[in-house]
Amino acid sequence: MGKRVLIIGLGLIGGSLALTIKKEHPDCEIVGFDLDEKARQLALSLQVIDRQTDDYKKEVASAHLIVVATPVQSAVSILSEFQHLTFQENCIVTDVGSTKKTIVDQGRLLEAAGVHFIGGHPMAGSHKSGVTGANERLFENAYYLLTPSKETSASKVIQLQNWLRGTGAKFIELNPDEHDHFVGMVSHLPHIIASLLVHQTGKLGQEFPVVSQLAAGGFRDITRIASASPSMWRDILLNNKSTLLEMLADWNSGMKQVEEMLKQENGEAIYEFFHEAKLLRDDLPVGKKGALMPFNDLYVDVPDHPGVISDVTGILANENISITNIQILETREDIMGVLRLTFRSKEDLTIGKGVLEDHMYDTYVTP
Ligand SMILES: NC(=O)C1=CN([C@@H]2O[C@H](COP(=O)(O)OP(=O)(O)OC[C@H]3O[C@@H](n4cnc5c(N)ncnc54)[C@H](O)[C@@H]3O)[C@@H](O)[C@H]2O)C=CC1
Ligand SMILES: O=C(O)C(=O)Cc1ccc(O)cc1
Repeated sequence: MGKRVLIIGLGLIGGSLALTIKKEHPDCEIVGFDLDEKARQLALSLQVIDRQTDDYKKEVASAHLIVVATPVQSAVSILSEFQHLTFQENCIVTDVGSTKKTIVDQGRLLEAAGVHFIGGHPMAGSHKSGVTGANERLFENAYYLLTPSKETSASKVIQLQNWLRGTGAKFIELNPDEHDHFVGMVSHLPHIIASLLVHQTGKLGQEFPVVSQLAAGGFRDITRIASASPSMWRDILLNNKSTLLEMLADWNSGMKQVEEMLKQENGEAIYEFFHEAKLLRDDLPVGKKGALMPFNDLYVDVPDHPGVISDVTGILANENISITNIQILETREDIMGVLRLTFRSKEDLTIGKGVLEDHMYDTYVTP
């Protein structure tokens, strides 16, 4: 048996990392702990882990890599518990939390005990939670943010990247403040906005049920993230409080400006508002890896008849092109309109686009 990896928190991210680590390091033993016994049993029966434990403290001393993959607040508590435990000399501890400052502050306290703590955040995931959604390809093409401290040796960062190379992600180093600022902007603030939009629509929908039926297409697209785990997002907000308060103040003042333009029926200013946003949005690095568009997405217009999805996937399979995700975007609830296919690479996307067009499908890559 090779090295031992301990994963604490066997949900979507912990489970997916367990699978990617095992794929690249088949000789290692993956030991899993979760507060929820059912999650532990499920992870074992799905072969996401090799062995489960109901006491992670007993396992820490023999682990070469420890991944804390719980919601952020629990991660801070677990790292605080770690201060009282004994570790292997060269053990690397990392986490996957969506915020970094509070976790890294706690993690750094372990350095005195000789533990190498490197904060981590894979910038890919889903609104789904739990180990049943675990997928060894979840992180392919995504950014994986690492927040080593100045004292962390480069060799430890490389060792961690080596453990995680099966993710197929691109590693980027940031300091924890930068991390929380940037990710606050592209992920945390949008999450609040999406959820508030759902609330506001829900209120109207209670009075007029037809509103919920109308809320398809674009509305569903931009509010998908509001279906994510509430406890996970509660922790994220509480751990990025000051950044988000500043961003919310900016947001409120921006909304006030829009309100003023409208009150004054200032068509020119309203046009400029949308025009500038369009230019900025169109200029985003489409198709490149990023938080907003982390994948290589191709949109395919599909007619409403049975078997069309297997036709599309069959055409791609014949060319040996794998897709990492397929989603039906409903323009109307009862009519299938567009398929969003996510490819592993830009090259696969280009070939896939070509073969689908050869079969008379209309395809496009969004701006
Ligand atoms: N869901 C996503 O898309 C992404 C989530 N993250 C971060 O990854 C972390 C985990 O998120 P998910 O896997 O999505 O959540 P999840 O809800 O799928 O899994 C979390 C697991 O942690 C367990 N847990 C909670 N407290 C625990 C404790 N004290 N000790 C042991 N286990 C505990 C839960 O029982 C659950 O099984 C969070 O910190 C989140 O911010 C990062 C990137 C993407
Ligand atoms: O579902 C999505 O699009 C996400 O954006 C998932 C996600 C959630 C939290 C993160 O910290 C990173 C990624």
